[in-house]
Amino acid sequence: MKLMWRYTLRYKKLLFFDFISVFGFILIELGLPTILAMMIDQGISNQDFDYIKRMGILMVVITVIGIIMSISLRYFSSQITSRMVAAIRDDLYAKVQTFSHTEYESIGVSSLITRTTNDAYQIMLFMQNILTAGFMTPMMFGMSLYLIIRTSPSLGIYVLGSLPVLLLAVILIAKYSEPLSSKQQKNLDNINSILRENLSGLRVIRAFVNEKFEEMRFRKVNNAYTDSSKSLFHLMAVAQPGFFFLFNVVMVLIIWNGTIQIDSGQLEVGTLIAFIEYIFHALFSFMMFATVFMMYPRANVSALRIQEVFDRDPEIKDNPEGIEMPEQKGYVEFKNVTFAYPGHSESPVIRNVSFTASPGETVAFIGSTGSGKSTLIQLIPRFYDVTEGQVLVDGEDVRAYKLKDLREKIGYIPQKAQLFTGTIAENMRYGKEDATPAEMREAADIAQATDFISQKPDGYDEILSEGGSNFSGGQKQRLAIARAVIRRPEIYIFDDSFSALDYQTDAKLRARLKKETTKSTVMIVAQRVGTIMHADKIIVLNEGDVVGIGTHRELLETCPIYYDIAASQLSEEELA
Ligand SMILES: Nc1ncnc2c1ncn2[C@@H]1O[C@H](COP(=O)(O)OP(=O)(O)OP(=O)(O)O)[C@@H](O)[C@H]1O
Repeated sequence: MKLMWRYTLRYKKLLFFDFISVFGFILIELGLPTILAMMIDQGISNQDFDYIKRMGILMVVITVIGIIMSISLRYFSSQITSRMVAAIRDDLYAKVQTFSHTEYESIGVSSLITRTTNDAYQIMLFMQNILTAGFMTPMMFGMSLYLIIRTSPSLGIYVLGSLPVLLLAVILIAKYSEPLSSKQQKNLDNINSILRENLSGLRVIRAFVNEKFEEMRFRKVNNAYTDSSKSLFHLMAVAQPGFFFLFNVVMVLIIWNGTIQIDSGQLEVGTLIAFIEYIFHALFSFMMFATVFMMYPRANVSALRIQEVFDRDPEIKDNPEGIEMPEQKGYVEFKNVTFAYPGHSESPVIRNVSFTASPGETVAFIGSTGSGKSTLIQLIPRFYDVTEGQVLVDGEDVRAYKLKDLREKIGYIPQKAQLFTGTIAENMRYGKEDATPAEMREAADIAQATDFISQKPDGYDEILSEGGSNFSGGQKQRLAIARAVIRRPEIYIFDDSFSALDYQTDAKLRARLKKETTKSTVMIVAQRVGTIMHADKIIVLNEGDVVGIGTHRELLETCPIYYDIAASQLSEEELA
């Protein structure tokens, strides 16, 4: 609730108008039956047509004002809630941007999407009700109750008697619906997660003819969601008719006793009509409030899920007081680095690794799959922080820099070329916002992308669909390389980024890169010995340990693991 009010109170002016509209609306709603009672008891009983006419006109005026008030109530409440939910989403997005891989992995990307979309929506729905019915109903109820007691205390007893029963029912329903709501949101997370996986892995599913299996998997989570929703609906389905039943019982008792009182001359007809109207407002506002109250557990679950994201402290913290960038440009040093993934401290995937890389140098990493190559290079842009030891860039610990400054030094090309919806040019400008067409052409040329770009009907304006699915794996890799090259970074990190290229393109690209990166430090992770054999320094990893450092020639003689990898890929002559 705190989160909801914190955001709602940002719009104090709108809230004030919302409040005024509520107040006006109630005055009018309760004013009409009072005037009607006066019209019947004084106008009709005394045959005073002038009085009846005046009261009639007053009722029309009041009704028109009532309509205006109810429209403005809707207007102000929807203004507040839509702005509020937009602000929550913006803040969630900004917060999620500060997360490191650890938070993404522990909360789950699908859950983050549900929290930003559906949970925020649940809050909007609830606040919309609070700002209309939630504000209005307690006031309407209080004022109706006052009018009820004032008009006829003996009949008012029935209303007062029914209240504890209603209150108990509302509390019980809210209590039972809270765990159901929490389950429902978690089930929605699961639906999103399966859906995401299925849609992005459509080709694999089809290739393995696993549509039926996936359908079952989806049906299972969908059914779980349906079951939790059904339980909630059942609860409400029992609650509403129950309330109506009680409501009608009270009404019958009042009309019954009211007619007896009219018969004995204790009550006038108009007063009973007004009285019934007050009771209708009192009980109806109570029921509306109960409905809003019953929505609270669900909104509260959503608010807690959102608050959990806001409260989450990212593992990788920026250093806003980060040091000035030193003069040196692109020196990288690992000093006794050990790293274990968060939650797996007992089994480090990098153990006591030390090496240096200097500008103009190409340092390559090779090793069997899972040996820790990608993990190791991800420590440089601080996607993760070391568990022990230090990673230094230009002589300073990477944790001493502002994250932005550190990452601006680096051109990172991930294992899976991640491109964005938009044109080729827009994707390349991701590396350098103000890149000129000449810079773009040059970067594409270095990345060996010019040929295929020029063959596209729209050239640099060719549109990439979601995830770049209308481009081949090798084309995507080259665009990802061009995106990094365009910023002319001090440190290049290629994480197995040549794997989808044919040997000829791979060789041409590396030759061009070598010429262009004479002042940069180039770090390459590769599976192919051919890709890295000309590197100045090759680091061989085996299950997180460095088992060899040297040039291709040196390692062939000194490192049996490297020799085995090379022997499995190169010819006799190349090995000799
Ligand atoms: N996010 C993660 N959480 C926990 N363990 C992880 C995570 N990512 C990787 N690992 C584990 O860390 C080890 C090293 O993985 P890494 O991706 O660095 O290997 P790699 O040498 O790059 O492999 P490949 O050549 O297959 O890409 C593996 O055992 C892997 O299972």
